[in-house]
Amino acid sequence: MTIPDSRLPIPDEADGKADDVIIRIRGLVNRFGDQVVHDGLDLDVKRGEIIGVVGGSGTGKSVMMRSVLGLRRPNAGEIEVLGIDARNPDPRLRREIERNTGVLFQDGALFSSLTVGENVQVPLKEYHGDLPDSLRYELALLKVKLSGLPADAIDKLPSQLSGGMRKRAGLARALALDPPLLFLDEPTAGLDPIGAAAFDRLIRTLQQALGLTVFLITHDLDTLYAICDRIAVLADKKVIACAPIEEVEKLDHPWVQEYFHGPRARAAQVARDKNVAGTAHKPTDAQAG
Ligand SMILES: Nc1ncnc2c1ncn2[C@@H]1O[C@H](COP(=O)(O)OP(=O)(O)OP(=O)(O)O)[C@@H](O)[C@H]1O
Repeated sequence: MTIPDSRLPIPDEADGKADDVIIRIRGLVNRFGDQVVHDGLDLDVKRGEIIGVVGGSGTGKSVMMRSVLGLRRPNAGEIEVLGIDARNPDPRLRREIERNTGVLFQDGALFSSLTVGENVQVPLKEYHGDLPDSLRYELALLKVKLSGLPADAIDKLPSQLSGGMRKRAGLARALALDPPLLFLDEPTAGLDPIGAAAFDRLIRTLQQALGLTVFLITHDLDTLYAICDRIAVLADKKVIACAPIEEVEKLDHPWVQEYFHGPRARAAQVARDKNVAGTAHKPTDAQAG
């Protein structure tokens, strides 16, 4: 195989479709003491895509997500989310970003003493405190079902659910406010392969049905091959490529070569190819534990 040695373009400024960009990162710098995590990182996330963010451990995927969410103030650089400066300390702008973003953290981050329904209602109470309790409950139930959980899960505590169901409960809460932008941090980590594949299908189905833009951090090659429109690769303190997987896997970079051409990648490619070939038989119901 011939591997081109030129790096892929990162942002898509050339195409001129500025409105298509829902997250714009320019010149991001993040440092912890002497440790430089990001050094002039650029990335555009386009409206309506699922972007998979990959990179070796410690390359700064979570720090980038935290910077975009305004949970960490970067040392330098510009970040725009839905046209709003994410670093602006104005609480009204911060709320505007929060209201329009749903986040599923790796462990689900559910309140353990609240039922699933109460967890889903937390953002609803914060942003729609004037809604009658019964309507809030109905809205929570809708999100629970949308996330592929049975209706009776709404009254259960997180400890009464399987790992996969807890992820779905976290997803239901992330979707509570109908955000156009969804952040997922390692959504399939800890799930068995069948549960992980079902969760991937659920994300794809919801993204298409609700027109979501999904920013997804993952190490899961199956997820990358199955549902991501583009892959952003973090290495050398920057996004070294952001492109469809077929282009990224050709990149002449040691980490990319090892990651995308090892035995696990080959298995994921085979699974994806089988899936494409068998699309007619593919179940559309994303329900699973
Ligand atoms: N609050 C912090 N204080 C000091 N160092 C931090 C802090 N948060 C992150 N780091 C460091 O920044 C680097 C990037 O961390 P980050 O969690 O973003 O990596 P990652 O790419 O998400 O890794 P992984 O794939 O292992 O989850 C790591 O070296 C980490 O130790």
